[in-house]
Amino acid sequence: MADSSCNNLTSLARALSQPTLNLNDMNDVTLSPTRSIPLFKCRRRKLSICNSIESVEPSPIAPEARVLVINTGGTIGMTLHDKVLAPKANAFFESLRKLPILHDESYAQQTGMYDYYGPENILVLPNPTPQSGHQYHGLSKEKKRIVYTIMEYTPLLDSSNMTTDDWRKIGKDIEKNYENYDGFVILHGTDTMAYTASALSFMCEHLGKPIIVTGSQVPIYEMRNDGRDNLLGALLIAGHFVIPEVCLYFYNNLYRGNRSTKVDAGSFNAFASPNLAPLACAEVDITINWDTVWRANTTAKFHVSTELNRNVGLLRLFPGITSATVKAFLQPPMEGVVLETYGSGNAPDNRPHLLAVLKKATDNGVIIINCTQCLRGTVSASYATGKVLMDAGLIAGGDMTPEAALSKLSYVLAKKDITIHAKKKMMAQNLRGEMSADLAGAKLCLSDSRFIQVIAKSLSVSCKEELEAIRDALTPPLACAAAKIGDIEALEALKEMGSNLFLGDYDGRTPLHIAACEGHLKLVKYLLSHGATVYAKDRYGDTPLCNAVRFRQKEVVKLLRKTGAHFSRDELEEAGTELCSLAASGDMEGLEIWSLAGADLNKPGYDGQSAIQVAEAAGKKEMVAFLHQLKKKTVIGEFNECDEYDDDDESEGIEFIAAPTAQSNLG
Ligand SMILES: NC(=O)C[C@H](N)C(=O)O
Repeated sequence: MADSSCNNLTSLARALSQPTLNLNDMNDVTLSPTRSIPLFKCRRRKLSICNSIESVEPSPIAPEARVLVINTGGTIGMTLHDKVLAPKANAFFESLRKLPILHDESYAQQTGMYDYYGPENILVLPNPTPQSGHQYHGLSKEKKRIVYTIMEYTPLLDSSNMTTDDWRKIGKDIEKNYENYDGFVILHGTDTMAYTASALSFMCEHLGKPIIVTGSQVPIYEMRNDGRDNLLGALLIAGHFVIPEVCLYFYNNLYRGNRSTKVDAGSFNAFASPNLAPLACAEVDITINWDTVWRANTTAKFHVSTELNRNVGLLRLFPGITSATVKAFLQPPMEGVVLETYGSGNAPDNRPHLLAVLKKATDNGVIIINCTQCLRGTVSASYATGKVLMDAGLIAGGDMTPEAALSKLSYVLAKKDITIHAKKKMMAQNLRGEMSADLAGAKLCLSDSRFIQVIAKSLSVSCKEELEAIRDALTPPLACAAAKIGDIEALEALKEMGSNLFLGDYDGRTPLHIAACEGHLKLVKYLLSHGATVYAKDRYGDTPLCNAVRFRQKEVVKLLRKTGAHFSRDELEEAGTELCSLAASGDMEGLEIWSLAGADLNKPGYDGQSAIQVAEAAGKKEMVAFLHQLKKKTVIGEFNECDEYDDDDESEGIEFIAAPTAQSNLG
C-alpha cells in the first residue's frame, strides 16, 4: 500500500466523518449555553432539580444509555458454602456498588440520578473518557454513560437447574421492560448459557435491541475473576450499539447466541461460535462486524413468544446403538428430536431396522433434525450414509448447533394454527441467523461495484480493507441523500454494493431518520424491511419517531409505532412542555401527532401544568374540548390499531381524527 494512497484515504475518511460540532470533545471542554447543543439534553435532570434555568451550571456530561441487567444466577454471583459454590442472594448489587470500574458513586450523587430514576437497584459506569485524555477505544464516536439497573431473580440458579419456565420468565421480563431500556444483559451460569441464548433468540420475535447473555467462570467476589470484564464488556456493547440480536458475550467476544456453545470447563475462554465469526471483538477497540449482524427486517412490533414445547430431545448416535434404544426414545409424547449424527450428517446405511425405526417415527409426525456431532461444519447429502437419513424423512439441520436446533424445535412445535408441514418448513429455514444461508444468494462482492472501483482507482487503493473503509465512509451519506429524495432504486444499488442501510452518517443520522423527516412512507417501509432499526438515535439522541413527529409526518408515525417505535425516556420527559406550548398556541395538529406517537397528554410541562390546564387558563374552550376528545381516543386505544399499508400508494393514509389546521386555531 503506497503511503500517498493511505493519506488520501485517511483524509477522505476524515473529511467524511468530521461532524460540524464535535461532541467527541464533550468531556474536554466546558460547554457554553450559547453552543448549539440543546442544554436540556446535556443536563435534563439538573434542570428538574434546580429551580431556575439560570442556576444550571452547563456541565460536560455524556448522554446516557440505559441497560437492564437481569441476574438469574450462575458462578458470577456465587460464594463457597460447605466447600461448594452456590449462588448468594442479595449480595450482587451491593458488591458492584463498591467496585469503581462498575459504579461511579460521585456521578450518581452529583446528578441526582437516584432521585430521577426512583427506587431501583441502579448503578452507573464511570466516565467513558479516561482521565489521561486518550481516546476511549472503540466508543470514541458514541461514548455514553451507561446507567444500569439490576433485577435479581429469586431463587438465583446454578444454570444446570434452568428449565423452559425460566426462559419464559426472562422473556416476559424483557418484554415488560422493553421500552424503558436501550439494551438488556442477562447474567447466567455458563453450563446451559448457550441453550438459554438460543431459546431467547427464537422466542424474541422482531427484536430491535441488544440482549446479551453473559456470566463467568470465577465468581466476581474473588480477586482474580472474569466476571467483571464480562459484565463490563456486555454493558458497554448493550448500551452503545443497536445490535438487534440475542448475543452471548464472553472473554472479549460477542457471539450470536444461537451459534455459540460451551467448549471449555476450565478456561476463561469458555465459549466458541464454530460456524460464525464473532459479531464483535472487544480488544483495544470494540469492533463490530456489522456485515454479520442479523436483522429482523420487519415492520412488526417486538413480541416474546413464551409458548415452548417440552416434548423434544437430543439423541447422539454412537457405533452399536441399538434400534430398541432409538425406538424407545422416539415413543410418544416425543414430538421433536435432534439426532446428532457423524461427520457431515451420516448414519449407518447397513442397518435397515434402525432406519425403519426412524422412518416410522417421521411418518407418525415426529420431526427429526439431522445435526452433526462435529463442532464445526454442516450436514450435507454427499454420502450414501447421509442420504439414507433424508430418505427416512429427517430434515437437514445445516450448520446449526444442537443447542440451537433443540430450542428451535421447542419454539416451532409450540406454534398453534400451523400444519406439521409448515413446522417442518420452518425448521429447515434460517429464522434468526442460526444456520448459514445458501451461498447462491450471497450479496455482490464489494469490488464488483463500479462506483467504488472508480473511487478506489482514483485513490490508488485496492486492498479489501481500504475498499471497505471507503464504502463505509461514503455509503451512509449517499444512502441518506437517496432517502431524502425517496429514491428506493438508489438504495437498492447501495445495498447491492454491500452497504448496510442501517448505518448512520457522521451525525449518526440514518436513512430512516431522513425518510421519516421527509415523510417518504414507502421508503420507510423499504428500509424497515431491509435492516433499518427504529431504535437508532442520532448524536442528539433523536429517534426516527421523534423526527417524524417534528416534521408532522403522520403516516410515518403510524408505521413506526406499528413497528414498535417509542419515545426515549428523555423525549417523554420533554413531551410535557412541548404539549403545553402546542396547547398555548392552539396547534391541534401538533397535539394530535404527539399523542399518536405515544406522548401522554397528562404529562405536565416544566411548571407542573398539563396541556389541558394551560388551555383552560388561556380560556381556549375549543382546545380544551379537543384535548378531552384526543384523550378519550387514546384511552380506548384508537391510535393503537394496526393499519395495513398499501405498498403502491404512498398518498393513501388513514384519517382518524379531523383536526383543524394550526393556522385556523391560533387563539
Ligand atoms: N461457570 C458457571 O456459571 C457454571 C455454573 N455451574 C452454572 O452454570 O451456573
